[in-house]
Amino acid sequence: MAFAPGLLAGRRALVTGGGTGLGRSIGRRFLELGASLAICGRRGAVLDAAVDAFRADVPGAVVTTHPCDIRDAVAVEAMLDDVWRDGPADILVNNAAANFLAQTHRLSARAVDAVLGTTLHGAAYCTVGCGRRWIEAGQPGVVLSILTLSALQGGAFTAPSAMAKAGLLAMTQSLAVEWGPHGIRLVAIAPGTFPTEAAVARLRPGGVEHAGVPLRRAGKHEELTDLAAFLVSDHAGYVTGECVVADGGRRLLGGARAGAQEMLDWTDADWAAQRARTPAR
Ligand SMILES: CCCCCCCCCCC/C=C/C(=O)SCCNC(=O)CCNC(=O)[C@H](O)C(C)(C)COP(=O)(O)OP(=O)(O)OC[C@H]1O[C@@H](n2cnc3c(N)ncnc32)[C@H](O)[C@@H]1OP(=O)(O)O
Ligand SMILES: NC(=O)C1=CN([C@@H]2O[C@H](COP(=O)(O)OP(=O)(O)OC[C@H]3O[C@@H](n4cnc5c(N)ncnc54)[C@H](OP(=O)(O)O)[C@@H]3O)[C@@H](O)[C@H]2O)C=CC1
Repeated sequence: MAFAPGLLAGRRALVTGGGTGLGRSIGRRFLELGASLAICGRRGAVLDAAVDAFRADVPGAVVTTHPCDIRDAVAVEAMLDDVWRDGPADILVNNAAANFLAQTHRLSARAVDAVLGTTLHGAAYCTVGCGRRWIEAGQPGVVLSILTLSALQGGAFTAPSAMAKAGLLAMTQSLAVEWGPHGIRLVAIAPGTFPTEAAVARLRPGGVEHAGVPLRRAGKHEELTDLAAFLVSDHAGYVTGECVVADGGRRLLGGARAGAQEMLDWTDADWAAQRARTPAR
């Protein structure tokens, strides 16, 4: 059944990493459903291009852009002040993340920090900053964090990402309790395979296969964005502290990192080739 067109009318959402991939799809869906939008990411030009596309797809779309590296706590506070200048956001989507395939014992400290700093610390800064503003203003809010299956069952060769996403799950469960009396909900989605440029290049160098997916296909972006819209909407008003898995049944069939088995046998040359394939930002 289609959502009512005004499902999110009067709501304002901040989507981190909203200029590309799933964040961009979530932002577009929220706009279609009547929300206004703020998007952040490190690259201003990418955010601007997303806004042009949003306005072409959704006439009258109200979108603001906020270039920001969420690894920097001071920059996040400045970004949130900037967002709030146009009126408070009442939905935060923790979508921005960093990830790449690598043998964990070879990671440098900076490599570990690059992933944890974005995926865990950055999302924590955004969540605490929004929560503080909501509590001080006595207004409700919703935080939706985009996790991965590896938050639930580990992720070989993407260990820092799995650690960070597991931390976000703990944040979701902890703050659902702590902030519940303030009318603030925290929810999460653990997506399986939803093709995006970044995910394919970084995590599925051999191409996307669906042998490990009972539904035998990748997820469609609209299947994720509709779930996101439902979870942040008032229809899910009694749901908090929960993580919904959207993976075509993959988690129940095998490990969180289908493909890891093959990587156990990769040579140093295979790993060097994978490193070279990872696109620079
Ligand atoms: C349909 C297909 C897909 C299915 C997927 C299946 C599901 C699997 C689970 C999915 C879970 C999560 C998915 C995602 O998160 S996808 C989103 C990925 N998007 C991004 O990662 C975008 C942001 N990433 C980046 O900006 C960069 O990759 C980076 C994280 C590295 C940060 O860039 P920055 O410019 O800040 O950092 P540097 O380039 O200076 O690097 C910092 C240190 O990290 C080391 N490094 C970088 N790349 C690698 C690598 N590939 N392997 C090992 N080490 C790496 C780099 O050398 C620096 O360390 P040193 O200074 O010590 O050298
Ligand atoms: N696609 C998939 O199959 C799956 C995706 N996911 C999750 O979905 C989310 C989106 O992934 P996807 O769309 O595939 O990947 P993308 O790489 O397209 O999205 C990541 C976004 O985060 C932004 N970002 C990265 N680092 C920072 C930073 N330090 N500060 C601010 N913004 C940053 C990037 O913009 P910029 O580089 O300009 O900063 C980019 O827009 C992630 O949380 C990912 O873990 C989970 C499971 C599967």
